[in-house]
Amino acid sequence: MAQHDENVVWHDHPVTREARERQHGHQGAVLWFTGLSGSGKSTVAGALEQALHRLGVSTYLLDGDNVRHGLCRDLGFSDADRKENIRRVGEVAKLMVDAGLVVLTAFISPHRAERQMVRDMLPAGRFIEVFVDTPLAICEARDPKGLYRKARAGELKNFTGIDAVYEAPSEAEIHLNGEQPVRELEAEMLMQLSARHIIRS
Ligand SMILES: Nc1ncnc2c1ncn2[C@@H]1O[C@H](COP(=O)(O)OS(=O)(=O)O)[C@@H](OP(=O)(O)O)[C@H]1O
Ligand SMILES: Nc1ncnc2c1ncn2[C@@H]1O[C@H](COP(=O)(O)OP(=O)(O)O)[C@@H](O)[C@H]1O
Repeated sequence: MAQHDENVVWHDHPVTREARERQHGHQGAVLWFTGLSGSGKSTVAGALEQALHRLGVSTYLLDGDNVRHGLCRDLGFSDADRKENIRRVGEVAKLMVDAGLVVLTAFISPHRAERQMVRDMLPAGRFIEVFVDTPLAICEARDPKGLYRKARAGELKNFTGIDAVYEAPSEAEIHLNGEQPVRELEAEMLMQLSARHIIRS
């Protein structure tokens, strides 16, 4: 891939992130949901976004399945493609945090190195890793899209948790037990966000 051109120079703009955050009435941050397919990332992030929206928080939800229909439609599930997927999403999330939004992302993001790469892109404290910790057996029993069944039958290769790795976070800021009811997980997230002064209590 082409590296950036040394003749391309960064511009600082007069309206800063701090000014935009004051206008929104809250900080910008990324809530980076990670977990196996079927762990509940989209469900919990979706419920939380609705709750935040009702509270007047400016949000945006970036979801793996949706992003792969557009921004990342050229990417598959090799390690290199997953890395590029997460890099692009990280850059988009970074811009949205600069715009003062609370960004929720729901990507498997199976590799520690890529999650660290996104953490390193963002200002300190603005990347909040949320591990949706649901055992593989539960995800496989849920199997809402029938993908585990296909992976077990050998019809789908490189499927996370079956024949592709998932590196669980060891120091996620927030560790959710994905077997708890969605309402409880949503309440826990709201509590954590107010404790971290992302939203007002
Ligand atoms: N091989 C393979 N492995 C894992 N997942 C697969 C695969 N093929 C398709 N899918 C579907 O794609 C969704 C995961 O996309 P992501 O962009 O989140 O993946 S990654 O972060 O780049 O690893 C994932 O969605 P979720 O179930 O919502 O996680 C699957 O529906
Ligand atoms: N906490 C939960 N308890 C029970 N079922 C859940 C929970 N979270 C999600 N589900 C269900 O599990 C399935 C997978 O959830 P989803 O949010 O699509 O996972 P992911 O985005 O991680 O692939 C869906 O059918 C959803 O309704």
